[in-house]
Amino acid sequence: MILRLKNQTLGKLNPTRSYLSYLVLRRDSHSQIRTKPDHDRRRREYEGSEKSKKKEHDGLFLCKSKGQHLLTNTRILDAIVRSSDIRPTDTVLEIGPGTGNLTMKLLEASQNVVAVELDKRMVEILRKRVSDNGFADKLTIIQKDVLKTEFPQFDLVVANIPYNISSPLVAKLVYGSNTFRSATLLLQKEFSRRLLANSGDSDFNRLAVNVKLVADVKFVMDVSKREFVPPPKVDSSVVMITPKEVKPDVNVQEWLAFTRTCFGNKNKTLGSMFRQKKKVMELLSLSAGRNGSKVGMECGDGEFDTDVEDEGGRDNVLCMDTDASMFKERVVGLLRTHGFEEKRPSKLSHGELLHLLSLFNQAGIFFHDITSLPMDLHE
Ligand SMILES: C[S@@+](CC[C@H](N)C(=O)[O-])C[C@H]1O[C@@H](n2cnc3c(N)ncnc32)[C@H](O)[C@@H]1O
Repeated sequence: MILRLKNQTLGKLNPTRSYLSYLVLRRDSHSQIRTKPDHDRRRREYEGSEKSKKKEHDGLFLCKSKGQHLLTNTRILDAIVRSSDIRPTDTVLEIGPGTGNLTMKLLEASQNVVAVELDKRMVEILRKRVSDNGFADKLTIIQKDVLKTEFPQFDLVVANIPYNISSPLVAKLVYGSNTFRSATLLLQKEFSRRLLANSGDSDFNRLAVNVKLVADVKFVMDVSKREFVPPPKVDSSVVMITPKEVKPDVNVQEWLAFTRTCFGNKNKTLGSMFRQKKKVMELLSLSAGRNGSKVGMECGDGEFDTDVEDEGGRDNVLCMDTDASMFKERVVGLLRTHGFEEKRPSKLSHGELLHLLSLFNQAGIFFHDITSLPMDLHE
């Protein structure tokens, strides 16, 4: 039975792809994949065989570095689609469709699906599967790295994404230029817990503060690692991210750099964080660059030693020391005057953080290095 179906589905594809196609076909038959003894035994036998090793070596096997863990439980796939609130008129963006287990369900529920997939082998399998099921007209496949893809217009995102790109991908969605209703994403459980943390919680963190500035995040369900083939090392969760209708008027790069500074050690008070010599020197140089001049004022004795070596020798070192010392007093003075010195970043609301950033900027103190571009949310 399986062999016959394999031949039907694979067509001209290399027969050494049999294990992958087995996974595809099991989904098409709408039976729930068995991860229990029978299936596990087949997989172990297959993976242990010379053929499998060769395939893995040739890059034809499911590839962990690309996060190729296929979700195989039909009940869970259905639950994801139900929770994602798809309307029949929607264009759904799917990131990493793989062999199409989720794609088939999305095609049934929506008007169109745009799927972005990096792996050419997956694209071939997906294209054939979708066309065999009469959905070819509804699917657009973009074979590309999603992080380098300019998205066409879409209404919703629904995806089981590769976990190694979770942070830049969520950043691209919530801070990108596309307008969409929501993104229902299957993520590593630990990542989703960090995303769900709220201001005031001890685990409130930079990822959550950045995403929640512009979106709401709702827990949908946990998914065990046993539901994937091959099983990843970690469990997963589904969350729904809904962009806020009204977003704060703030320079995004400045905000991200500010939260990187504040949440560098979220358990320290802001006062002790902004007294650190390294931090002061960093801010001094960024702010001086942005203001087009030095931020400090006069030379004199200072409390910092610096490693700066230039033609001016010791006099310049002293100058830098003094600049830094005066600059530190300005920063800490601002925190003190506005009641932030003894506060911890994880206990501050978005309103308070935005207020603090605007106080800094008004005082000519800036956080963003205009020479660096990458948008990262939590590193
Ligand atoms: C976790 S699998 C999900 C497969 C399928 N959606 C499922 O649920 O069974 C992730 C998929 O994303 C693809 N992928 C990995 N990195 C990618 C990238 N940077 N851009 C687009 N697709 C990527 C992988 O090839 C793989 O097919």
